[in-house]
Amino acid sequence: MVLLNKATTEQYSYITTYIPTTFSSMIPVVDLSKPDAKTLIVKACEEFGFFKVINHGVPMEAISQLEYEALKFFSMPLNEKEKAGPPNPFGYGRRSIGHSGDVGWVEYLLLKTNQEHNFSAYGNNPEKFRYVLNSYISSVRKMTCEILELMAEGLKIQQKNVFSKLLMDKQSDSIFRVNHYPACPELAAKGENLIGFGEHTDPQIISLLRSNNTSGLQISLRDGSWISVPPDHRSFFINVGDSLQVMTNGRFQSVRHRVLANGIKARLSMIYFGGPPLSEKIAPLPSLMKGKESLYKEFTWFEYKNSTYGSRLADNRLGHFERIAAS
Ligand SMILES: C=C1C[C@]23C[C@@]1(O)CC[C@H]2[C@@]12CC[C@H](O)[C@@](C)(C(=O)O1)[C@H]2[C@@H]3C(=O)O
Ligand SMILES: O=C(O)CCC(=O)C(=O)O
Ligand SMILES: [Fe+2]
Repeated sequence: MVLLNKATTEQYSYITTYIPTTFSSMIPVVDLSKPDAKTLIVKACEEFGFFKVINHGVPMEAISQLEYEALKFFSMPLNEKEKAGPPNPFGYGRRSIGHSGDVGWVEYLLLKTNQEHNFSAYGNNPEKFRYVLNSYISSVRKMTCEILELMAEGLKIQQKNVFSKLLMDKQSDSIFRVNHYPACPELAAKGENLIGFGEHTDPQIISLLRSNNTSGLQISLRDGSWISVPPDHRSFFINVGDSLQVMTNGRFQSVRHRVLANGIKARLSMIYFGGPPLSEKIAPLPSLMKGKESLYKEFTWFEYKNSTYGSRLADNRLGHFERIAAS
């Protein structure tokens, strides 16, 4: 990515008072190999909508191979990378996020998990890229389904696969994203924070994020304050998405998060967004209603996505689907 000059930096969002990174020790950690995992998952989703997973079973080899291929892709000259773009809706993009004017200090690849992409533009060994990407996605999908099944058990839902079946469906609208945030030394020198990826919630059911050891990810707590997530390249971070918020009738809330660019080191993150089939009705599960009314109007994932994709990153997208309580 080209270096910043005043004209280019003006396009980005800043947090002008420099917020030093103090890592939070509050982030819940779930060891998937322990019997209390399901209870801890439910507690973390209720309190934070976010947790870290260790002993996840995704082979470190699959992780490092994908990281290697992704870094190779992002280190190519811009004109080569642009052959895989623009992201309409899938492919290579930079700076611009979505189609409503959001910008960030980021370049990325956006892919659909169950669709064949034309990989010929993805670096100089596209077959290798495709292979390591598919192996990684299969492994991560399996782990995500395990987490969703533990979640269903923890919520005492009889049908253990109530969430995971949506990701296993051949029509599942799941996507995959690799984000690259180049280091921005000018910022470190100026003492300012630059937005890599602006604050938002993820619209899907669940997101699984893995990054290199560069900091930047922050989550918002229920009181609106922001905490920095200590990076850990061996672990996964799980986000509750808007659709899971609806399916649990608000018992779990999607987590607002953002990424700040780093002054010294580039950040590379890869995120699997587990989504349902487009025709799936997103509504609270009857067993979680306990006689209460649904907080949301009925909608399909197709309808939610349609309304979501015209919005700005920071918008509260579920607001449009909330039921106004009768007085
Ligand atoms: C501004 C936008 C980018 C986004 C689509 C949207 O209109 C609002 C949601 C954004 C988001 C956040 C999570 C994922 O990164 C993403 C792929 C998604 O499903 O919703 C992005 C969308 C995007 O980058 O196109
Ligand atoms: O890159 C990251 O660490 C998070 C990005 C993110 O939140 C997203 O792509 O939705
Ligand atoms: Fe996100």
